Amino acid sequence: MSNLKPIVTFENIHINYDQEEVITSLDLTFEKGRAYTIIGPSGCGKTTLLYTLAGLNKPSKGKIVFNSDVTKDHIAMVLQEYGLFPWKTVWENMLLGLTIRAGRISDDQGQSARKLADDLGLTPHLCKYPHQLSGGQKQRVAIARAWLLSPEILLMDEPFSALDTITRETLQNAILSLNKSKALTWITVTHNIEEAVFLGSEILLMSSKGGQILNRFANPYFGDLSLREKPEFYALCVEIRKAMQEVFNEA
Ligand SMILES: Nc1ncnc2c1ncn2[C@@H]1O[C@H](COP(=O)(O)OP(=O)(O)OP(=O)(O)O)[C@@H](O)[C@H]1O
Repeated sequence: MSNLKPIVTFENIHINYDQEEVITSLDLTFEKGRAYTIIGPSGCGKTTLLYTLAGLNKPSKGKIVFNSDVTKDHIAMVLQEYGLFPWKTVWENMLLGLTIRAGRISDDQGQSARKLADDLGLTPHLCKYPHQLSGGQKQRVAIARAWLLSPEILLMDEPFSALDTITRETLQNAILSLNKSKALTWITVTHNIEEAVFLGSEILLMSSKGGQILNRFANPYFGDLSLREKPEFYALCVEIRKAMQEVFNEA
């Protein structure tokens, strides 16, 4: 039994698009400080779940209950398409969330932003515009922007899907290291089983219909940067792949 506190709970959530009910009566609790990854067949409702948590989708029924010291303002999201403004530099894009929130940034925030840019390898690119960046660099700017808001909950939708394996793994390592400095709750949607295992202390497998959580896999090795080279990593990936195969077979 976990002794972590719930940070947000879905209670009997139903979500419709037009006439179609994508999520039916979902009860789900996310605990503070955990890293969740969500996997499942294409179209099963992963993004819908994330958007609903961010307040971008309204449930047709049920409610979302936040822990008393958390509100929607404590949630930051990294979007699939990065969401960068093309007319702003990397530095300005990084600071955008903070600037919108407070009008200006403090010296401390400026310093943290420079340190973060360094950690994410963005320092040489700060004066560039998004069209001058690679996909991986854009993704890092989007992550930095979300991170600088000091969210309690960080949502990431397919954050590294467009990247080659090595760039993806470098960024996964960077974000895992960042998380060690501040244990926030993060929820990542991914299609990639290896990514789900590397980035999740708990991996949630969604059903192909109805948006239910069919399986929850605990990852006791979470946080180990050398995990990819270990047999335990491979074994957990195989276990999840088998469970996913069953979901596909039933669809
Ligand atoms: N704005 C919308 N209007 C109507 N239907 C939608 C809308 N957004 C999503 N859907 C439908 O809801 C279902 C779930 O979509 P969602 O994007 O949440 O799935 P997903 O699991 O994230 O898919 P993928 O893995 O392919 O990104 C799909 O059948 C999709 O077609």
